[in-house]
Amino acid sequence: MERKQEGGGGIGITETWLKKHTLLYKGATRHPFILSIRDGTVDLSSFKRWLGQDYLFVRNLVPFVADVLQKSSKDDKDGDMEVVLGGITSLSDELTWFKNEASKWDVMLHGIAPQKTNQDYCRFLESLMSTEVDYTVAITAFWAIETVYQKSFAFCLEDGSKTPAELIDTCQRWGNEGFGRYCQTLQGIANGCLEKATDDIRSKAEATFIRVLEFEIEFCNMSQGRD
Ligand SMILES: Cc1ncc(CN)c(N)n1
Repeated sequence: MERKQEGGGGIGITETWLKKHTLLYKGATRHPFILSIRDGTVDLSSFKRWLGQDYLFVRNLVPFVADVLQKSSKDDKDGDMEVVLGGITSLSDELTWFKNEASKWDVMLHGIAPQKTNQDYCRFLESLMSTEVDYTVAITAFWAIETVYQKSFAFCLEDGSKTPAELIDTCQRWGNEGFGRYCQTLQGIANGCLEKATDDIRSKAEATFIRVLEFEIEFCNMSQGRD
């Protein structure tokens, strides 16, 4: 899934947003739920709640990414479509992983009801599937969604982390280098689109980026039973 970094090689718009909204970004990628995995104090009932709810979330993420794919096919310049298609394959693997992991942890995936935060996040994804929503906004959201997980779980694998052995596989799922490169590719695509976008689309994309960060924080709160 290698692809050239877009945006002229300088600092892209998404990088400026990551700085501008650093508190929110840290709130999502250094959430107490993630920190508890990293320091080995994670409450297993929180982890199991997260596992079941995230499985449901990813099932809803697939149609959203299929819509991003559809949008990219109308606006394809540099092979974005192949990258997004690879993203759908990665989500398919993610769903298989959730099923295996759930049986390992005795979590019954059938019959789990989505909690309110999860429902709200999925409704937000649905709203981004409208034909009114520009490809630039949708691909920015997709980049942000994947990147929060990549940065969060990579942090749990860094030197000095005390992530329990039985959670290493979970962290590697999103924290591995290949997934990191894939997120950078998405970021390059988002930057390229944002550079060419009108001010109106750019500010809609920024608002969407902020909303994704807020939802990711709320999702972790929910996993800890704090919703
Ligand atoms: C809530 C959430 N955000 C992102 C991802 C990574 N696909 C996920 N599985 N769940």
